[in-house]
Amino acid sequence: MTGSPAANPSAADLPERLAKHTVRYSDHGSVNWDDLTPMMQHYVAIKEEHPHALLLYRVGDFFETFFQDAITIARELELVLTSKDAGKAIGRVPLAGIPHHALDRYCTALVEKGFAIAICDQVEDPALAQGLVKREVTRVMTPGTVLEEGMLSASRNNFLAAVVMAADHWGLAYADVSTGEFFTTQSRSLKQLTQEVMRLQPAETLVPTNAPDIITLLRPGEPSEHLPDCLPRQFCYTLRPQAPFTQSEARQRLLQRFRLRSLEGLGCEHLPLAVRAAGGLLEYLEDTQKSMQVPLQSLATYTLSEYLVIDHQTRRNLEITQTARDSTFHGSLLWALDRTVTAMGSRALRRWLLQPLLDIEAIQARQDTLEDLVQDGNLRQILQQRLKQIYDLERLAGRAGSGTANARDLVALADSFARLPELAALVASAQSAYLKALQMVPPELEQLGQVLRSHLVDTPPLYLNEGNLIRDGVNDKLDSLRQQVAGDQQWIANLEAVERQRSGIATLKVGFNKAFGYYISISRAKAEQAPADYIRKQTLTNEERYITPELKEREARVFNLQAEIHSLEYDIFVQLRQQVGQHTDCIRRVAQAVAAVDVLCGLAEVAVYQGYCRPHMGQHRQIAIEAGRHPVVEQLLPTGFFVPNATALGADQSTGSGQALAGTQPRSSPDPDLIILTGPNASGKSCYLRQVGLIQLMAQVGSFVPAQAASLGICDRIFTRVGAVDDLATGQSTFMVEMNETANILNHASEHSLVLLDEIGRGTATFDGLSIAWAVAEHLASDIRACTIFATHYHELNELSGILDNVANYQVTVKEMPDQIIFLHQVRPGGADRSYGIEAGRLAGLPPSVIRRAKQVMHQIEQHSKIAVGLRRGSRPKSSPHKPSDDTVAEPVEQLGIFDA
Ligand SMILES: Nc1ncnc2c1ncn2[C@@H]1O[C@H](COP(=O)(O)OP(=O)(O)OP(=O)(O)O)[C@@H](O)[C@H]1O
Repeated sequence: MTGSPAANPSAADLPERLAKHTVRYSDHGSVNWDDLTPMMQHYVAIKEEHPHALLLYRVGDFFETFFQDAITIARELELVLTSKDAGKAIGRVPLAGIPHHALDRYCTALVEKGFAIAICDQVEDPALAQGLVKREVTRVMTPGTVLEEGMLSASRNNFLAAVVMAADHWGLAYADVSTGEFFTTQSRSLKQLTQEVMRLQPAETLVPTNAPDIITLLRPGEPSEHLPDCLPRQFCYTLRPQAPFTQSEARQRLLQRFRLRSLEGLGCEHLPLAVRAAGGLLEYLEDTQKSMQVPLQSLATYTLSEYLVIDHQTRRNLEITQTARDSTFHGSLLWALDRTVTAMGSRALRRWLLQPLLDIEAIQARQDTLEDLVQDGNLRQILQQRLKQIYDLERLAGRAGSGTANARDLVALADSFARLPELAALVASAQSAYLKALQMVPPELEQLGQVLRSHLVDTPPLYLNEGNLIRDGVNDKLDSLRQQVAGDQQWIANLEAVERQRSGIATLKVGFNKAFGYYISISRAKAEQAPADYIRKQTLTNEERYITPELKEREARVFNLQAEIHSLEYDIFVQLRQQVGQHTDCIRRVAQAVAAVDVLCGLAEVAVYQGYCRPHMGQHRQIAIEAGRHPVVEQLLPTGFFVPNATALGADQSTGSGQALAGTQPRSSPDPDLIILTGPNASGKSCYLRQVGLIQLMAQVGSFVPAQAASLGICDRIFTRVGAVDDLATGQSTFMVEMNETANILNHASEHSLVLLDEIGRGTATFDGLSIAWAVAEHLASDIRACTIFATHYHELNELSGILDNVANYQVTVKEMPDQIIFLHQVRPGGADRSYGIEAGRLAGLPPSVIRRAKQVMHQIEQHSKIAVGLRRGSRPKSSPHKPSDDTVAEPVEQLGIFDA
C-alpha cells in the first residue's frame, strides 16, 4: 500500500551497500546478499530502488514477485503462494507469479486497492542474452498515475495531488496524467485545504516526508480540530523525499519542464507553496513514468476566490455529483443535467458543477451560448450528432504523449480530427461569440490527421508487434519485404495441390503447428507412397508427418521476413506516435473546446425538455424565483406532479438592489433576508430548501434554471446544514456534527452568502435546541444578513418575524381532512402551528394505541406550553435588525410537566 515512509536511496551505490549488509526480505527474516543467486541479487537491488512499490519482475512468461511482495500479492489477488530457490545457503523463498498476458488485469486490481507497482521487464531478447537477461523497471504504476484505459473512469478525472505546508499556509498542486491538466494554488485556511481535497477526491496524494501532519489533517478517522467533517474514506497517500519539494529544486524543475526563465507567466512566481507542491508532483511523475514522457499541459495557477465556494457538506447535502444517502450517481444534480455525449463533456460538466463561477461576465457568456442553442434546436441536434463521433481526445492525446497509445488509438484520433472541421463550421455558424471563439481545428491537426490516415490501416490489431499496422505504399523497404514474403507464402499455399499431384495421394495435406512449423501429412495407409525426398518428422496413430528441405527453407525465409516486417512496422508506428505526442497540447486545447460545446449543448437540451428559464444575473444579493422547481425531484416524479414554488429573499429597496422580474410589479416592501419555514413532516421543506440552493448554483454555473423566471445575485458561498448523522469516523455525535457545521456557517457566511438550514438544534433537549435555533436565526438575520432559509419544527421561531423586520414566515401547506392530511407542497406566507408529526407516525405504521397515547400527551403539552410567552418576554424589540443589548437576554423558560393530568 502506498504510504510507507522511505526515501529512494541512490541506485549507484547499491551493490556495495548491499554487499555489506544483510537484506531484509520479508517481515519474517533477512538474508545475506552474497548468498543470493545473481538474479535474486538483481531483484533485491531493484526492490531497494522502489521500496514503496510491489515489484513485478519478468521471468519468462511470468511477472514474478518474491519475499514479502509475494505474500502480499498472493493474499490480495488470491494467487497461489509457492516458492523459488534463492541460493544454496538460503533455499526457497516465497514466490507468486502473474502470467505476462494478464498483467493489465492484475495491475488494475492492485492499483484499485491503492498499491503502487513497479514493473521490471526484460529489455533484451532472452535468446540473445549472454548471461543474466537484462531487465529494467519500465513503468511504475500508482493510483494517481495510471494511464491505461481500463483503469480509468471515462466520466471523471483521476487526480494526483501534492500538498505542502508551512506554518498555517499550504500549497496544493494536482494533475490528471490521462488528460494532462495540471493546476496549482496556495492559500491559508486549513479548512479550505480539506475542502479543496474533498472537491478533487484525488486517487493519490503526495506528502513530503517531513510533513506527516498533512496526513493526519487529511486522513479520515484521525480527528483534527481543523476538520469539520470526514474526508474520503479511501485517502491514499504516498510519502516522498523532501528535496523535490524545496522551493529552489521545485522552481528549477518547473522552469526546465516548461522551458521558462520565470514562473511569472504561469502565475505562481510569488506563490512559493504552490511552486513547491507543483515541483514535487512533477518530480514524482518523472520518477514513476520512467522512459515515458510526462504528458502534462502547461501549469495553471488558480485562486480559490475565482469560484463560488461550496464546501463538502453543501456538496453532499445538495447532492451535486452523488446522492447523500447511498452515494449513487442516479438522483444527483449531475445525473439530472448530464446530457453530454462525449466522455470529455461529461468530465467537464462535473468540473463546472463543482466550480460555479463568480464572474458575472463569464456566467453571461455561457448563458448567451445556451440561449442560442436553446433557440436553435436544429443546430443543437446536429452538433450533438457530430460530437458523438468524436473520441476521447484528451485521453488519446495523453496516451500518445506518454508512448502508451496503440494503433487503434491513433486511428481513433485521426477519425476524430477528420470530423472536427464539420463541427468547427457548425460552431462558427452559431450566433454566440463564446462558441465562435473556440478554436477547433488548428491546421496542424488537420495535417497530422492526414498523415495518420495515410500511414495506418483502417482497422489495425490491438498489439503492435504482430504487423498489419502500416498501409502499403508508405515505406519502400516494407513494400519490398511484403512482396518477398508474399511469393513464399503463395508457394506454401500451392504446395498441397502440387504435392498431391506429384505423389498421387489425394488425401495429402499441408499443415502447421508451433512445434515444427509447416509439414506434409499423409495417412499411415498411404505412407508407402511418400516421395523419396520427404523427411519423416513425426509418426502419429493414423498419420505420418514430413518436411522437405525446400519447405523448411521457404518457411524460415517467411519467418525471418515477417519478423523484419513487424519490427519495421513497429518502428514506423512509434515515429507516428511520437509525432502525435508533439501535438498533445494542441489536441488538448481542442478537446477542451469540444467538451465545452458538449456541456453547453447538453445543458441546452435539459433546458428545453425540462422547461428551464434563463436567470437574470446581477451584482446584488437578491434571490427572486418565480415558480421554482427542484431539478432532480422534478425528474424523479411523474410529469406534472411537482408543485412549483416562488422564493423572494434579500431584495433591499432602500439600496435599489432589488430587481423586479420581467412581467411582475416591483414589490412594495423589501424581501426578507431570512425565511422561517415551517410545515408538517414530509410536506416538502427540505426539498424547497435544496431547490433554492440548486437553482442558485446552476445559475452561477451558467445554466438555465428550473423556474418560470428568476433574478439572482452572485453568491460568494452557499452553506447548507441538512439533517445529521453520527460521524463515527471522527468520533463525533450527531449533535456535535450539527454544531460544528453551524459554527462553520456563522463564522464564514457574509451578506452575499446563501444559507440553507434544516432543523438546527434537534439533537439535544428541546429547550436547548430551541434556544440555539433562535439565537442562530437571530444572528444570521441581524448580524450577518445572509440570505437564509431556516426550516424548522420549532414553531416558536415564527415569533422572530414580529421582532426583526428582515425575517418572514413561510409555511408548506397541507389540507386537513377529518381523518388524514393531504400534502399540497405549496409554500405560502405565514407560519404553521402544527407539525402533524403524529399523522406522519400513523402513516409510517406506529400501533394505533401509541398514536392514541401520543395525541393525549400532545394535548397536555399544548395546554401547558409557555415557551412562546417566555421567549417573547426576553426578546429583542421590533425595529431594524441590530444586536440586542445585554439586558434583553431571554429569561429562563418554565419547565413543562408533560405528564401532569
Ligand atoms: N414541491 C413539491 N412537489 C411535489 N412533491 C414534493 C414537493 N416537495 C416535496 N415533495 C415530496 O415530498 C417528499 C417529502 O419532502 P421533504 O423531505 O422535503 O419534507 P420535509 O418537510 O423536509 O419533511 P421533514 O420535516 O419530515 O424532514 C419528497 O420526497 C418529495 O417526494
